[in-house]
Amino acid sequence: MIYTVTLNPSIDYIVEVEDLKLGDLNRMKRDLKLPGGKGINVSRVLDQLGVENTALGFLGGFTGRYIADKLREDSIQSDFVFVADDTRINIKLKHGDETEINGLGPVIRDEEAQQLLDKLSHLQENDIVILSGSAPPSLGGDFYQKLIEACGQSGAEFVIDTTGKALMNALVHKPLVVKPNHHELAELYGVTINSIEEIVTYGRKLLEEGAKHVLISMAGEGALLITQNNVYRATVPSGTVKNSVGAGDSMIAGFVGTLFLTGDPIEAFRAGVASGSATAFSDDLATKEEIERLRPQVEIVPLS
Ligand SMILES: Nc1ncnc2c1ncn2[C@@H]1O[C@H](COP(=O)(O)OP(=O)(O)OP(=O)(O)O)[C@@H](O)[C@H]1O
Ligand SMILES: O=P(O)(O)OC[C@@]1(O)O[C@H](CO)[C@@H](O)[C@@H]1O
Repeated sequence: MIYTVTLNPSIDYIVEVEDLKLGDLNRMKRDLKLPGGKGINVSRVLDQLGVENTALGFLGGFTGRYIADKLREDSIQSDFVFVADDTRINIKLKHGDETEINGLGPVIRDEEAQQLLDKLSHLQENDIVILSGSAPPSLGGDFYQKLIEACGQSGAEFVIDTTGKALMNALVHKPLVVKPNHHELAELYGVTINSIEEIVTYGRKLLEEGAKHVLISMAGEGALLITQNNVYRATVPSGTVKNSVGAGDSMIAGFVGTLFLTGDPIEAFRAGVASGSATAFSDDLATKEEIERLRPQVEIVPLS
């Protein structure tokens, strides 16, 4: 079974305005509310791909109930810990450009945090746990470490999609997949990256430090897969970008879901890129139909 963990879910409130005027009244041209948070997005795309999974994490208040209802309506399995405080609302403002304002998230009490750890004590050896997104500040910086230790105790694999120290500290525990984009990769090592060769150099460092598969996404410029033996580059299909929110999460869903089903990293890479692009070309997340339409357009070539 695949589990996703979203420590800090959100209602993504997508607001479109014709021409943003700061310090003035703006009227919305269009708005849309979506259940969000990185792990929840991964669960929704896994579901489209027909990969059984359960979404875990913290939900609270009226916003948390909204997300739980939406997931139930779409028959997405979930087993959240319900907390006293409200789940955040993240604003995604489309005004020609995309501006995002993400909330801090609710206060998570110690006993609520423990309830999530208890859920992970039932993991089994061939389970995969996908840990995605930011943690609410009240959880403390080491909460991902506790989750990773819980995975380790049962022999389950884990995937981690976060940034900074939490990601670097996870590497020694051998994550199945990490997926920084090329900007995040440069930030992780405190460098400026100017070429594909440099991306490969720093991507390989993540592998040397413990990751089993390194995916580097480069938005419309394609993606790289770095494994112990090879480096592959994928082209992305062409299309009109409608929404890049959740493109990275969709890529993780496509990659991990396909790796889980087939054990084939190249097919997983193809599915990951197709799923990311299918989301980029849609208002909401990728649908099965759009992923299948794009899958044959993804070309993969070995670089070494
Ligand atoms: N302009 C684009 N054209 C085609 N595909 C795209 C485009 N932007 C994103 N994608 C698809 O989505 C994948 C992930 O994109 P990106 O590199 O933007 O990840 P990310 O920064 O983690 O995304 P986000 O944080 O917005 O979810 C890409 O590998 C690609 O498949
Ligand atoms: O604040 P975080 O946890 O880093 O990111 C949260 C978020 O921006 O990520 C998802 C897209 O990847 C959105 O659904 C959500 O609003």
